[in-house]
Amino acid sequence: MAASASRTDPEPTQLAPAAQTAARGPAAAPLTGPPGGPTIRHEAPAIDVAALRRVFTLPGRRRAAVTAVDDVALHLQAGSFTALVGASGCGKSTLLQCIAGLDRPTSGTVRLLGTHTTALRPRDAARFRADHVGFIFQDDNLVSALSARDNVALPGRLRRRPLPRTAVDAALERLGLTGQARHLPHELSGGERQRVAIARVLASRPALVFADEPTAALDVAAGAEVLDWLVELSAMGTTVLMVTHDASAAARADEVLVMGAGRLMSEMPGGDADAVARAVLLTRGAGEAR
Ligand SMILES: Nc1ncnc2c1ncn2[C@@H]1O[C@H](COP(=O)(O)OP(=O)(O)OP(=O)(O)O)[C@@H](O)[C@H]1O
Repeated sequence: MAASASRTDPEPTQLAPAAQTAARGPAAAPLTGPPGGPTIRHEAPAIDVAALRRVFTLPGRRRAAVTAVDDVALHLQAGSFTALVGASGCGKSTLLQCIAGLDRPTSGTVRLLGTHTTALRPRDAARFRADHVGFIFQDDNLVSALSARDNVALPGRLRRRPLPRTAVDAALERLGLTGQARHLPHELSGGERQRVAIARVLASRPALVFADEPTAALDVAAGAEVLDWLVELSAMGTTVLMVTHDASAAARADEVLVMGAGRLMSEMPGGDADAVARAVLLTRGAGEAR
């Protein structure tokens, strides 16, 4: 795992405002790649972000601009599981979306697996995401017209390299979804839909997984199961970045980054939900993104 601080020291470390850098120590280069496909070794930081800013302007209201992400730098090693926490409106989802390539930052750079993704043309960025990135969101994870099995197989279609049927079936089985393989998303419970999203990641083995509030719509048991899988995915070499407002969920990560007013304010090891909750409270003075 890639945590730079000891698990026995749960107190947050204040980040120097000028640096705003969460650095991870070296981690063994994990092995990832589609089942049966070539093995890929990732030596560069899996996620490398520099001077990232995202300013939202409303048409005709330039004075009302909101700086949702303000000069963020971040270096996450392959195979790390990192949680991003902070008060509502502080910019967590915007940061995740900019890093994942679902939103375009106003300035700054993102390198994923050594590729300067913020410099890619939209078509190349979409191809990069199809090849290397998995998403697990609070909802809207699945294509509503596709069965659970076809949703799990979807990354192969997007990559134009179909996943082996055995890999799809094995992932469904591991998530306890064999009996629901032909169900459409609306025929599944919320927990089952999240498990399909996880089965999709398991079958396609992207190097990076971005999760935004993956447990928010679930009961405690189903949420704990999703977190167990995120821990397991990172143990298999997948780099996981998760946004959550839930201190207990964040504490399951190796490392917790605390955001306030668009900036990274502190970092701390996972493991202690109370310490995470206290660290978020300390950012309250910083308020929402400005
Ligand atoms: N498309 C948009 N247009 C204008 N402002 C936006 C847009 N998206 C987000 N914002 C603003 O950017 C700021 C950060 O929003 P963001 O959703 O990233 O926060 P968050 O920390 O994820 O919040 P929450 O925990 O409540 O989901 C907020 O002030 C929000 O109103």
